[in-house]
Amino acid sequence: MIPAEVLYSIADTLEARKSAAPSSSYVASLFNKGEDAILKKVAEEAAETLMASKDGDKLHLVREVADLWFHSMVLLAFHGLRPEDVLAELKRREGISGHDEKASRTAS
Ligand SMILES: N=c1c2ncn([C@@H]3O[C@H](COP(=O)(O)OP(=O)(O)OP(=O)(O)O)[C@@H](O)[C@H]3O)c2ncn1[C@@H]1O[C@H](COP(=O)(O)O)[C@@H](O)[C@H]1O
Repeated sequence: MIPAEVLYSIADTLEARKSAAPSSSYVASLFNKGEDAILKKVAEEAAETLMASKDGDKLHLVREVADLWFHSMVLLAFHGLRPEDVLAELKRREGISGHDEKASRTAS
């Protein structure tokens, strides 16, 4: 099993890239371009994920989802957030049926 620590290690690298020269690193260049450039990459990777799914090519899909996760992590880092924040939210939701959760929102 690949440990979740890989996400923490990438997040540490992303944090370090905030003070790196844009010419030295892809991530530093994205931080330097700012939020709109990061959001554009997230949207592009989401669209490419959709196309890979429709292709039915599993390796292609895995690679596009990796791109999507990676750029989502860059977005989280831009906002001072870490993968642990998302994992904590998923953990909080664990075992709560999506149907039940929606019903509790619409009951009031
Ligand atoms: N996981 C990744 C990762 N996944 C994807 N990418 C890059 O994301 C970019 C965008 O992907 P695209 O498919 O859109 O390719 P592209 O057309 O070349 O990109 P654009 O010109 O459109 O921006 C590519 O340059 C990929 O190499 C990544 N770049 C970096 N990482 C991680 O981030 C770390 C720091 O990277 P640097 O900041 O570059 O040192 C690395 O050690 C890795 O762990």
